[in-house]
Amino acid sequence: MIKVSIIGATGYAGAELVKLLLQHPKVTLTHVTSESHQGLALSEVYPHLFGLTNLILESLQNLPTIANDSDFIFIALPHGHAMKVGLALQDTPVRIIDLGADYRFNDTTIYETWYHVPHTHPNAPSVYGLAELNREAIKTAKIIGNAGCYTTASILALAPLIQHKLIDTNSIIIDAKSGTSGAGRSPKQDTHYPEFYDAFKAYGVATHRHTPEIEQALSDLNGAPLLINFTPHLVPMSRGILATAYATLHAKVTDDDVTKTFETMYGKEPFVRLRGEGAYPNTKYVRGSNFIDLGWHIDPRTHRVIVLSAIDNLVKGAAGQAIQNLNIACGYEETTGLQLVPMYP
Ligand SMILES: NC(=O)C1=CN([C@@H]2O[C@H](COP(=O)(O)OP(=O)(O)OC[C@H]3O[C@@H](n4cnc5c(N)ncnc54)[C@H](OP(=O)(O)O)[C@@H]3O)[C@@H](O)[C@H]2O)C=CC1
Ligand SMILES: CC(=O)N[C@@H](CCC(=O)OP(=O)(O)O)C(=O)O
Repeated sequence: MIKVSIIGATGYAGAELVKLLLQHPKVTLTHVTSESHQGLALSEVYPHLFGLTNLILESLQNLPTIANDSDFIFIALPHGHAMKVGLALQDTPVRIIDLGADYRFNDTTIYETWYHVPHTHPNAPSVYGLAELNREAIKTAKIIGNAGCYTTASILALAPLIQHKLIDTNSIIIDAKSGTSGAGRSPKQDTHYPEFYDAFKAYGVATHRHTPEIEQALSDLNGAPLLINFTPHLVPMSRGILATAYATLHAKVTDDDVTKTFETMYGKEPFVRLRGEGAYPNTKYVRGSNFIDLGWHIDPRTHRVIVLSAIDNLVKGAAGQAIQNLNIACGYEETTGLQLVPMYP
């Protein structure tokens, strides 16, 4: 058994981590933190956890004690805060999995440009936490920068096509739609019921902070920098992301070539479900699970490939992915604690 703690357990991502970690057979959850609810039982803040845990929310000021009592610390704070925790723990043996963006970038100046905050922990011993692409590095990393939600759906949709050089990398467009839990638990006008219910809108056009994260991962696979257009949308549902990625196929690339690249790259991946050519992944078929479902279509008129991917933003897009990374970092079977059948309907 290993001991793990969660910094920021009262957010949606933190609460999803609690739920999954309580069911993990090789983990004991030892500490959970919140600044605004310290001293309260976690189950008072989240009644769905009533009777399942007696943990009391502590302040982050207890970090030295928490670190002494943890092998791993998950951080589920808004961006800009995790790097303070990472710095404070740099000389301790505790390993960190950050669900936010602070440790996702190789070049912290890119983070500073898109997130508009100074990066106070450059050159950190961190790796990008997207298991399907970076498993070896995750095994021994001190800090794992868990991949983001839209980014996971987008990167995994396009990775095989880029790695196998089937598409024109100047032609990539990603259109993604998210449920409102992606915006976190704090009330905001955009996620206020009368604003989002029975409505559907784009936001962050050409400016969304997931753009450089997708570009970083796809450029690494491409072996040269590439740029994309990424447009997120808010959908009136609580969880789920559906991403639709478009790219022009190189001349002479066939349907079979496309299918083979997906099978070659993901054939043995436990959480990537290849629904196949012509399939329509749906957020409802992955809800509550760590799966990413992929389907692809080829338009013979435009010679474009259109890849559809569906994830649960709080599971494969956050807490499930973080536990997948924990399993890799601990040498456990990657599916430990994550054999989650999607909730349907
Ligand atoms: N929601 C999602 O789908 C996903 C979220 N993420 C990432 O996970 C992280 C958390 O997101 P999410 O759970 O949605 O956010 P929430 O807004 O739901 O929760 C934020 C958490 O951070 C704590 N917090 C807020 N401000 C501070 C502060 N100044 N100092 C210390 N603690 C603070 C809150 O604790 P309290 O107010 O109780 O003190 C709460 O526990 C973010 O970095 C986000 O980008 C990643 C992928 C998907
Ligand atoms: C619907 C919604 O608002 N989504 C958030 C992204 C989710 C998130 O928390 O971002 P990370 O995955 O980078 O951690 C947004 O657009 O900012």
